[in-house]
Amino acid sequence: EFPEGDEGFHTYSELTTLLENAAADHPDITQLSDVGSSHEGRTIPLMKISADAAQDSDEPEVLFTCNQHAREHLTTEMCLRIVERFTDGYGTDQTVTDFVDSREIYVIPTVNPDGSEHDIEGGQYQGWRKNRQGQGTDLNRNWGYKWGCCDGSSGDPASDTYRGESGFSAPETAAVRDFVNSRVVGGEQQLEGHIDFHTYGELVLWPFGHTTDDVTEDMTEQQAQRFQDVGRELADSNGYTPQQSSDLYVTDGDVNGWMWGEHRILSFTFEMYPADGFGLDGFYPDDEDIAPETERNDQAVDILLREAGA
Ligand SMILES: CC(C)C[C@H](NS(N)(=O)=O)C(=O)O
Ligand SMILES: [Zn+2]
Repeated sequence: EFPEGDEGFHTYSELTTLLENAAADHPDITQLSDVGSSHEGRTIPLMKISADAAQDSDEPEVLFTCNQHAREHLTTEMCLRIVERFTDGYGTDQTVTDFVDSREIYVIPTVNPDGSEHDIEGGQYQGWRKNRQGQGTDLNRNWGYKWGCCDGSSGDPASDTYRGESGFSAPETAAVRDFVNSRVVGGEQQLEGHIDFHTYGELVLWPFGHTTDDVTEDMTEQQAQRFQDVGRELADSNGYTPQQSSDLYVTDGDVNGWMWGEHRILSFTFEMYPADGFGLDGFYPDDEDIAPETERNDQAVDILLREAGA
């Protein structure tokens, strides 16, 4: 359970119930399924939001992933905000209605349910980051693009940035990989945009993380320019700071690298509220901060949905 005073955050069972209720309340525009299970056997839910959700329409697709890192609970609330806004707002909010009618929106509110549940064990925050395999794998170092290439992760199982024993050795990253791979239809990846939500630091980050080069064998100058242009527009909308991921620090095996490197999906990381300088406390904002700090990204979500159709 969450500590007293932080009941506004959703536990795994509470988020599961919220998703089931949203699907029941909006059967035509939602499809609730899963991408697989975690190491400890928890289902990793996948919510699809789109008009005629049961059909695979020929519309641009977008993915939002949250809670790769266990203690970053505000990100789970960010994904639940997207679910609620695009279901409850359908038919009344014109922007929401237009996107639900013209896009296929996929939301994974927790990629790391085991870690997230461990972090709140006994109603005390554990400061936990990784999954619960052995001493834990840092899921955001376990993706199979440039895995362990560039001193952007650790090979020490005790480290908080332990990359795992191989790319996708964690069942959680493997499950999301399998879902994204399954969206290659007729040889073409249907997903065009992705945001992976993290806390904290109030940053908009784009690939690559494994190198400080803007241009690589997998990123042309024009593509790098587009990331910068869209990244800056996203950051203008929420007041975060835009930068290439490696400008923060070098990472390898991160999700953005794989989404772009493997599938050319316009993939960003958002580091949410608070800004910086709070140490471990920065991962545990008050639940009064949930509404303002998730709604703060509504416009950015719309920008990404727009870009997916560009
Ligand atoms: C996406 C990278 C560059 C930043 C991220 N920071 S976090 N959310 O772990 O503090 C991470 O280290 O995975
Ligand atoms: Zn994180």
